[in-house]
Amino acid sequence: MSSTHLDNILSHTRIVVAERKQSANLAELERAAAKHTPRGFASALLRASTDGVAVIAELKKASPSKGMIRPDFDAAPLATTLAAAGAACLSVLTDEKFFLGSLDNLRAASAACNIPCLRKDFMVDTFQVLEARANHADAILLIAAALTDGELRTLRNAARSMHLDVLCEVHNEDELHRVLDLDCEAFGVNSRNLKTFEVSLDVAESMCAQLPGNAVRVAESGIHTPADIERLKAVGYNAFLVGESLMRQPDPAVPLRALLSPVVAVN
Ligand SMILES: O=P(O)(O)OC[C@@H](O)[C@@H](O)c1c[nH]c2ccccc12
Repeated sequence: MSSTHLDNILSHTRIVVAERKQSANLAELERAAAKHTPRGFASALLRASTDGVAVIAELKKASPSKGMIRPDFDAAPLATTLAAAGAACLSVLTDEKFFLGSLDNLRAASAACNIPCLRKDFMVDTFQVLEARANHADAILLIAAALTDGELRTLRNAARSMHLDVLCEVHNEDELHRVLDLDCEAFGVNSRNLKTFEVSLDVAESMCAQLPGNAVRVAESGIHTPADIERLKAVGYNAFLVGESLMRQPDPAVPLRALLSPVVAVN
């Protein structure tokens, strides 16, 4: 079998995480983690979705599928702007090689606003969960396609013991069945296939009804217009993860406000 984009990212991630873990000062990380009291990620999404649209605004400088997205990327002012424009939560890429993100960006974004922040990365080791909280994350992402059942459970439990919420991401029904009893605070359907990078909102649309009813349901990727949000809201999503369509604009508050305002019916 030829290796996919996801395989390449994961093999690189395993190497850099092992190196960081090797040279880390665990006591110092634990002290830093203890200083951050996690803000409820899932509860902020639910609150925002009851009287409006809950958007997780993503801070993403570049991606393997799109290349450079925002050359003049500065995490703290972006976080302030997006929170002020009405984002319910932020998602901050911390992968350095493929997304040009960093843990420094996460810390800066989290300090610059008071909405919950997701550490967006390829989590393969419980060490990264400690790192997440030490760098002021409130939630972590777990990608079903990247992890075995055992790894998913181990990382889920590590997040729980650190009081971080989990957004568990799936892309097809096989993955969904593997995570149904994982008891995560939020489940996301990624409309982008991480193996091929193809995007279709049909993926999120068709899978929502099968997500656990007691968790927050998040539609991820490929969301550009208020009509996209209407369509996904209509099938039952509570929240929407949006990156590129915000990051491409000089002032990302402008597209975010458009996504948050109700669609005006024309007929
Ligand atoms: O930029 P978009 O198409 O709005 O997508 C955002 C987000 O869903 C996407 O960045 C993403 C979803 N799952 C991921 C996993 C890893 C890295 C990135 C992602």
